[in-house]
Amino acid sequence: MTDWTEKYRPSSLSEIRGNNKARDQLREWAETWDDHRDTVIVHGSPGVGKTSAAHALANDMGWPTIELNASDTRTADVVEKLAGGAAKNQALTGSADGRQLVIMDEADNLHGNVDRGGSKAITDVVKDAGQPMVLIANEFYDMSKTLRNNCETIEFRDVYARSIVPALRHICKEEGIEYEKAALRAIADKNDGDLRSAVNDLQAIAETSERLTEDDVNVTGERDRTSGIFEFLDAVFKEEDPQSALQQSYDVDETPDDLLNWVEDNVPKDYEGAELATAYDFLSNADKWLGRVRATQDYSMWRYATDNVAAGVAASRDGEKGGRTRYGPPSYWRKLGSSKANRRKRDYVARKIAETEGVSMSTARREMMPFLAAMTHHCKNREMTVAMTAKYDLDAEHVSFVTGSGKDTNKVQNIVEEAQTLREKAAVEHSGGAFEGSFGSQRGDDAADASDDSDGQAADPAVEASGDDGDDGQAGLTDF
Ligand SMILES: Nc1ncnc2c1ncn2[C@@H]1O[C@H](COP(=O)(O)OP(=O)(O)OP(=O)(O)O)[C@@H](O)[C@H]1O
Repeated sequence: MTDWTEKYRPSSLSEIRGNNKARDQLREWAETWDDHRDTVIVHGSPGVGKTSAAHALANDMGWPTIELNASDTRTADVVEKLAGGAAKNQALTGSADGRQLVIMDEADNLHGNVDRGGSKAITDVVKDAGQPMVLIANEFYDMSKTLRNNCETIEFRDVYARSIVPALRHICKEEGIEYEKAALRAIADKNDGDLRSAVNDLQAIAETSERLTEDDVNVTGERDRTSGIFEFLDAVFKEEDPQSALQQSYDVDETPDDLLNWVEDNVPKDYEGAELATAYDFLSNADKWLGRVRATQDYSMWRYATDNVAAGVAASRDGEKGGRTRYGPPSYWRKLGSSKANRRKRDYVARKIAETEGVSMSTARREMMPFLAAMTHHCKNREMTVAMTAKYDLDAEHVSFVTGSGKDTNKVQNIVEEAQTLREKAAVEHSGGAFEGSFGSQRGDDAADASDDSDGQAADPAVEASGDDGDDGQAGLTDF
């Protein structure tokens, strides 16, 4: 089935929703490129249309595009050849003005080693570009300062719900789907600025329902459960005095531990400097109270934790706060991305997945890794963990990173060894050929069903091999 985010990807800048200012800046940048020859950094949260805008722009300008995805090797040579001085007189572009648009995604993810000189090359190239180049990034400040200073910068902001609704309405019309207005509004609200995930939600719900109703939207419990939390965060960080913030905490259906995590993860988005330090003092107090509750099982002390989290953090606020902040759930995974070393590990795993699955690194990171982390948490599902390790050829350090287990534990070492054996076995059964990384099902008897999967993978010998042998109870690798 077609992915609606692809089917309805804007083909012209005029179809980009929200972000009018950014859109106009981008057009202006392109139209005047010959005069300034600047590279542009387009940055913003996931799913707000950065990549689509770059392609739509190229389309409007009649420029062919060259994409340098993170899963490609962005070596110095490649970058220089495509966008550097040497590309200046390239007559092969096929466009009327000899231009081609070089689009590099994950530009906040250029690591010296991995991109083999790519980072420095890009910085050199932007100073003397031969072709227009768009660098796409989620985290602007993860990019080197030199690079930032040498580029034009355009920020894509989160797409407001009021711009998401018409986009959803358009898709419903094209797909002949009936809907309640409130349903579209609910999808837009739930997705908090991310148009891509709103479209994904719409498609998922439309698959199960003839006519979209608000109730259909609200059946997905997980996000609803947290719906009150966003208002609570606004109340604490921006709107209410300590007493009212505390009052509002009683309406949120979260344990004090979870409340603490939400506040802890999101407070730096609104607070800074001394107020942030004070807020963290309160959070640290709250944590102590929660520790006491755990030790004594005396839940009457929960309220002291909540006092600190809600009233304390609200009291730390210094000055007026406004605007719209994109709060996110505190996740185990998010924490793993919190330090540089962890980000390196996260990106290493994302790259392995991207290479194996043929998806972009950002898809691997955002849409696959959280699930892998959840499924293999603490290696509890051993088979799954072995399968993942083998499939993406991970070493102990990265297995322990994904699963949140200690890396020197025997468990992780054994898993890595077992995965290695599976890889070797698959390579042999694959007539000594390269290990493809595409595996059969661990469903035992159901394994034969793999040949029915109409995803083009069925004919893979590795699938058949693992489905057929069923020898020693050792499951075939799992294709997830
Ligand atoms: N502003 C927008 N206007 C129209 N469609 C959009 C917009 N933002 C997102 N979409 C939809 O979401 C899909 C994904 O958008 P896109 O890949 O451009 O986002 P992105 O900002 O580049 O995200 P990422 O940083 O994750 O790559 C598009 O194919 C389109 O269907």
